[in-house]
Amino acid sequence: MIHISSIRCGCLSIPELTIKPGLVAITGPNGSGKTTLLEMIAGIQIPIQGYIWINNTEPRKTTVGWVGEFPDLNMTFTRVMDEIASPLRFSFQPCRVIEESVRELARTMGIIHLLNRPVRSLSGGEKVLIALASALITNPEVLILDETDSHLDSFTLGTVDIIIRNVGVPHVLFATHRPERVTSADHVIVIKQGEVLRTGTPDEIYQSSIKGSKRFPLLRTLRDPALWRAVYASDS
Ligand SMILES: Nc1ncnc2c1ncn2[C@@H]1O[C@H](COP(=O)(O)OP(=O)(O)OP(=O)(O)O)[C@@H](O)[C@H]1O
Repeated sequence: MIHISSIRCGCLSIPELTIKPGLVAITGPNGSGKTTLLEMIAGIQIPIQGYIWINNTEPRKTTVGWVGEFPDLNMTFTRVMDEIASPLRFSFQPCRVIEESVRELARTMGIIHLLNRPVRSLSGGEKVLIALASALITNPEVLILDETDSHLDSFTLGTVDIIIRNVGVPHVLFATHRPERVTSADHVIVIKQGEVLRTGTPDEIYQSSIKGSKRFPLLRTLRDPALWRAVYASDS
């Protein structure tokens, strides 16, 4: 469980928020504070006020995997094998253990054929899978995908979804602008102008959006981008 209490950090202000384990979509207009929230949960930013606990532990004492919008910008090594292995190498684990761990994860993710390839020769989608593998190799408690889906086709996205559902990371948080991604989550957090506008399952957010409202009479599906535009535009 992730507990957030009385947080202030940059534009963001959150009095109280509990995030249950599962797949959690964080959505909202540009500049609303999604990345700021994720960076605080990852321990990259420290709030100027309030606290965050991840299973009763501070974020910086928790293992967090992070994949950003342009993951190849953070890739350091020439060979895919070395890129995925790097988090374990930096924690000084034995070479044999590292190699076995990388191969096992690569097999699970269906990317074993890429291990000896130069990183620069990979497609954008393949680079995302390698960044995801680097994030997963440490068995994180929390996996964060910050608009990682922005440039992926639906096939690669489907692969990413299957992987993250199968690897069993307790908390997966992803920031997204894509309605079909929001609806695939267990829970949704809608942020607007630095505040949490709504939380709930996709269906709860849909129901509360259409309930008693004449503004949504034609919206019949959670996947309708117009619904999410209207949610972003609403004040409550
Ligand atoms: N290091 C920083 N210094 C000053 N302001 C910042 C910093 N980082 C973010 N901000 C501001 O905080 C606000 C929220 O930014 P954030 O990146 O969290 O939004 P976002 O919801 O992730 O946006 P987007 O969907 O465009 O990626 C923005 O107005 C941004 O300019």
